[in-house]
Amino acid sequence: MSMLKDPSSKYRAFPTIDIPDRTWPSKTITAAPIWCSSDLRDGNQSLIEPMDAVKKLRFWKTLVQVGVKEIEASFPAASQTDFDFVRTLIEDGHIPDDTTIQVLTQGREDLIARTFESLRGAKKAIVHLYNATSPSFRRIVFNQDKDGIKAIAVNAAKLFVKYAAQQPETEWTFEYSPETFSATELEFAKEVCDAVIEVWNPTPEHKVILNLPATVECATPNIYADQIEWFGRHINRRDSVIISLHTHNDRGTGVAATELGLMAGADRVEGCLFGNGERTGNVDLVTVALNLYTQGVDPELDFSDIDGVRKVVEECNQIPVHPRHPYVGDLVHTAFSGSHQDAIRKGFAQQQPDELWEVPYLPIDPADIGRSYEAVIRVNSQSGKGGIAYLLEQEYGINLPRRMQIEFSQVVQRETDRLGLEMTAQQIHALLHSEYLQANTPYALVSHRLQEENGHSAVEVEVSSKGQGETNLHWRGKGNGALEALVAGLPIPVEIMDYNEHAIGAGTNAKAAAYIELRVNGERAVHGVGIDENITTASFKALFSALNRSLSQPEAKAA
Ligand SMILES: CC(=O)SCCNC(=O)CCNC(=O)[C@H](O)C(C)(C)COP(=O)(O)OP(=O)(O)OC[C@H]1O[C@@H](n2cnc3c(N)ncnc32)[C@H](O)[C@@H]1OP(=O)(O)O
Ligand SMILES: CC(C)C(=O)C(=O)O
Repeated sequence: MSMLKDPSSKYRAFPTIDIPDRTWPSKTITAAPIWCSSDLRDGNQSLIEPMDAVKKLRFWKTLVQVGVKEIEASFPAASQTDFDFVRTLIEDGHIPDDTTIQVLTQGREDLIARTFESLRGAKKAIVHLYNATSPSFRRIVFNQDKDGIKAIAVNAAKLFVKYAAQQPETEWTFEYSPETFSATELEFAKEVCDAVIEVWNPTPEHKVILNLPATVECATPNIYADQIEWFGRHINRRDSVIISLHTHNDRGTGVAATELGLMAGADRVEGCLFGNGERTGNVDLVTVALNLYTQGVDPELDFSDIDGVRKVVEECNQIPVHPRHPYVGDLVHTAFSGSHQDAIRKGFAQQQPDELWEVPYLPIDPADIGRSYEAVIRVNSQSGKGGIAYLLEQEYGINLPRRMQIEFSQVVQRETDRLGLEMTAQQIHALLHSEYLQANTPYALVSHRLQEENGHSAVEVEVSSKGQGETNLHWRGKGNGALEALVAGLPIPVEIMDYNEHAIGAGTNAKAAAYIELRVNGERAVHGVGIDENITTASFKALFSALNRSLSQPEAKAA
């Protein structure tokens, strides 16, 4: 418990950046950035149990499959596992020609030497140097002034040149991160970066990467965007520099900061799949990529089997992806609430395959990321008729008429309230059966005979009555059509309010479904359903279903 009256007085607002002619707010992102996955380094270092070699290789292969072309594979000087993993990738030929391995090191010579050693024999590699530059890190961690911090970077940069020269068979790219960039005075960040690139001497043909981390996210994303725009305008040799973003999610705005940073002119994004990483995680590369996709920009990463990617990531990280995680969470292509279900069902019905995606509540077509429509709609006590109707239609070919949807949704609602659980399509179908298709008391239809002549029908039905013991009754009636004849033969006054029928399936397995809305004894109209190979039988069953349901309801008068 804080001793301060107002604990918020421990903190202060992040200062704004003086850049009144900022251009990023009116920019849009029109092309995919260079992607770099830091899962096997930043992600891995944050795990309770870091990945072993088998998991790392599985993860690496997944990243390659997804199409990430720059992959930070390890911090080779940190551990034998990390060092050996780099060796395995190189010696066993796991690095495709279009993919570049990246590794990270501090600016200490022993670590740099070991880092270059790990890369011996690589065709090409990115070696990534970092040291923190912000005032608090200068004071707390390094106990150095600005010159001391710059000297760490410059000396290490020189060592990079020296060790790289000893392995000329490799095509080297150098990357420098002023760690804690977003908390560093912009002029000083530029000063250190300018000094580093002075040593590395990049050209437009052979650029260096300057990676500008929000190591700890400490301001709103617009501030980060201002910092990136300012940096891009002021850094020396901009045409020889790739500006890279590396955001974390401490304030929950890593994706926003990255997107605004791209609008502010950055070329490259480092992050982790589904946002793994220290504390609240690195920026989620998948979300940034699929956000581009939903804006009509090809992200150049393949998430067409997003669940397959998630499985690998979850098993390697041993951290589950949250069910509400953008795009990939178990629940994100699911609608429980009634009005959402209704809108989604209508959207699917109207969506044309080659037209712009417009299904309400679904920012992306689930099929584009390997998800199926069946999982889209789920039913619980918040659900309405739309979702129920959709599931019956998709799973069982049962197309409930609109008014019956309303009635049946109340039946489902009672059941979900009773269970307190979600209902599957199978359970809903079983409920439809027990409520409508097994509604055979007090009168069960045993058989019927139908004669039709000149548009006139004569019907005789045999009915088993459970009213006073089990007796078999015979009812006869005539009318213009089978149903009218049956109604005429009933000893109870009924009125058909609505009737619908359709086929379920096709060919020899096809069945007929009939739906009737019936008013019995002048009471409230209720629905009945009949399903049979024969359409007349289906319609008779539907009528008996409605009759029995009406007579079984407390307010209905006995016949
Ligand atoms: C934001 C990030 O994610 S940065 C990456 C962080 N990742 C990791 O640290 C994971 C791997 N790291 C490790 O396993 C270890 O830190 C090692 C093996 C690299 C080094 O371990 P150690 O030698 O015990 O040193 P440690 O990391 O504690 O650093 C302590 C010293 O390095 C200095 N140092 C820290 N960072 C840097 C740097 N980037 N460049 C140069 N020196 C540095 C510190 O000032 C400190 O110096 P001091 O001992 O004189 O006070
Ligand atoms: C090493 C740097 C890029 C880092 O991981 C960070 O600042 O978060």
